[in-house]
Amino acid sequence: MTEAELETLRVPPSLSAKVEGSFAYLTIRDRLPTILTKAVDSIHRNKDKFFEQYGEEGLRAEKAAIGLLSKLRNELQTDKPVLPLVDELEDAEGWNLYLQRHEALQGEQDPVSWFRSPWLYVECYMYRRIQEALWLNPPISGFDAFQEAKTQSYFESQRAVMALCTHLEGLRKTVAGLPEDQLLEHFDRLLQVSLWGNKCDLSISAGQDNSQKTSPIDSLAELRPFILVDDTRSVWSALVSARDRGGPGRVDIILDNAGFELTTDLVLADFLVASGLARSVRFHGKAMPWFVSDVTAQDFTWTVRQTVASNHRFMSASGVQWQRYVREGVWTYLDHPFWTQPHPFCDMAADAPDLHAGLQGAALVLFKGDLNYRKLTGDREWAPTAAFATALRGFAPAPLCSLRTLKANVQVGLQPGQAEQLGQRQPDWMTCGQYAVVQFHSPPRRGP
Ligand SMILES: O=P(O)(O)OC[C@@]1(O)O[C@H](CO)[C@@H](O)[C@@H]1O
Ligand SMILES: [Mn+2]
Repeated sequence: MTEAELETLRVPPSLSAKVEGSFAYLTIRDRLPTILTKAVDSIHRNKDKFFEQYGEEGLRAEKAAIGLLSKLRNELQTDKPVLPLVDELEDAEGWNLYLQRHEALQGEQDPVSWFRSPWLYVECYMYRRIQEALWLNPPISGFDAFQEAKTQSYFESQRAVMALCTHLEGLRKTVAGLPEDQLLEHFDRLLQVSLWGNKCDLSISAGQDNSQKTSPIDSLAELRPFILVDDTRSVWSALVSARDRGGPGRVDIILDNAGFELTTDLVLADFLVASGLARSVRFHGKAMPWFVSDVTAQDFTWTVRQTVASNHRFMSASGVQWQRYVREGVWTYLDHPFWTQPHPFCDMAADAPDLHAGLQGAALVLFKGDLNYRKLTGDREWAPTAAFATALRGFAPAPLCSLRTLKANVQVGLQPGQAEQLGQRQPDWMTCGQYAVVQFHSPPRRGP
C-alpha cells in the first residue's frame, strides 16, 4: 500500500464540495462567487482613481484585472480544473508544487477542481488567484479589493472600540498592583472579548456588514454559555508558569480579521504587556489580501494610526501606547508567506521550518478565528469527540490556543453527546457563528 493510501486510512477525509449541500459546497457555489463579484465591483469603482493616477495604463489594468477575475469566477462556477499560477511572486512555485501534490493524490481520472478537491485548498487558492490577477496588471498590483469593506467595518464598530479603549485605559492605571485573582478576572474578560471579536468576519457574511455595534464587555455574560470548550485556565497557567519560571514570556498572536477584531487583539496584547503576563508580542498577519477581512500590514498600520488620530481621548491614548510598543520593539508585526498558503499547520515544520522554529520561542501562541482552526485541524471530517491533540497531528511548536467562533463544520474536543445535544437545539451550530471555543494544547514535555 502506498504512503498516500496508508495516510487516507489514518485520518478522516478532507471537507470538500463533493458532498452536495454541504457547507463547503454552499460556500463554493454561492459565497465565493459573491465575494469575487464584490472584488470586481471594488476594482471597477476605483476606475477613475486609476485613470487619475496612471492615465490610460490604469484603465487598461482595471479592465484586464476585472477580465481575469471574471474568468476565475467562471472557472469556479463551472468546476473547471485548478490552474497553475503564472505570476512571478515568490510563492508561486510552492503553490504549483501543491497543485502537483494534489494531482498525484487524485490521479488522472479525477482532475483537481473546485468541487472535487479539498475545500481548504480551493478556497485559499481563490484568494491567491485574486492576488495574481492584480499582480499581472501593474500599476494596480498593490490594490486591495477588500480595503473598502475592511475600513467600513472598522468605522461601523467605533462605539464598541471606544468602550473597549475606555475599559483598557481604566485598567492600565491599576493593573500593576492587582492581586492574581483580579488579574485573572481581567485576563478572562479580555480573552473573551478577543474571542467574540471573531464574529466580525466579512468572509462568512460574503462582504455584508458584520461590525460590532454594542459594547463587547457588557455582552460577555450572556455569551458565555455559547463557549463550547473553555480552556482559559490552561492558557492563564501557560503564561503564569512562564512568568514565574524565568520572567514573562513572548506571546505570538496569529491574527485573523481587521476592523473590530484587530482592535480586540491589540487591547488584549496591551493588557498582557502592561500586566507583566508577557514581555513582548509578535503579531502575524497576511502577506496579501485574504479571506476578505484578514489583516495585512497596511491594515495593521492604518488601525493603529486611526486609533491615535481619534478625538476620543481614551482611544487616542491607547493608540499612542500601541505606537510606543511598536517603536520600542515590544510589539512586532510579521507576515510570513506560509499564512497565505493552503497548508494545514501540521505541514509547517516541513514547509516553513523557519516560521515553526520561531514559534517554538513563544510562551503562548494564540490562533484567532475559523480559518486558522480549519488549518490547525486539517479541515477534516473529524468526529466532534476526537481529541484536539489528535487533530493537530503533531503540530505543537509551543503552548497554543485557538480563539474561534464556529463558522465551518469542523469541531473536535467536545464531550460525548455534546454535538448531538447542540444539533437538536440548533442544526447549524457549527456554521452559524454563534458558538465559540477557547481550545488549548501544550506540546508534550521534551526530554527527562
Ligand atoms: O477565519 P475567519 O475570518 O474566522 O472565518 C473565515 C470564514 O468566514 O471563511 C470561510 C468560509 O468562506 C470559513 O473558513 C470561515 O467561515
Ligand atoms: Mn478571516
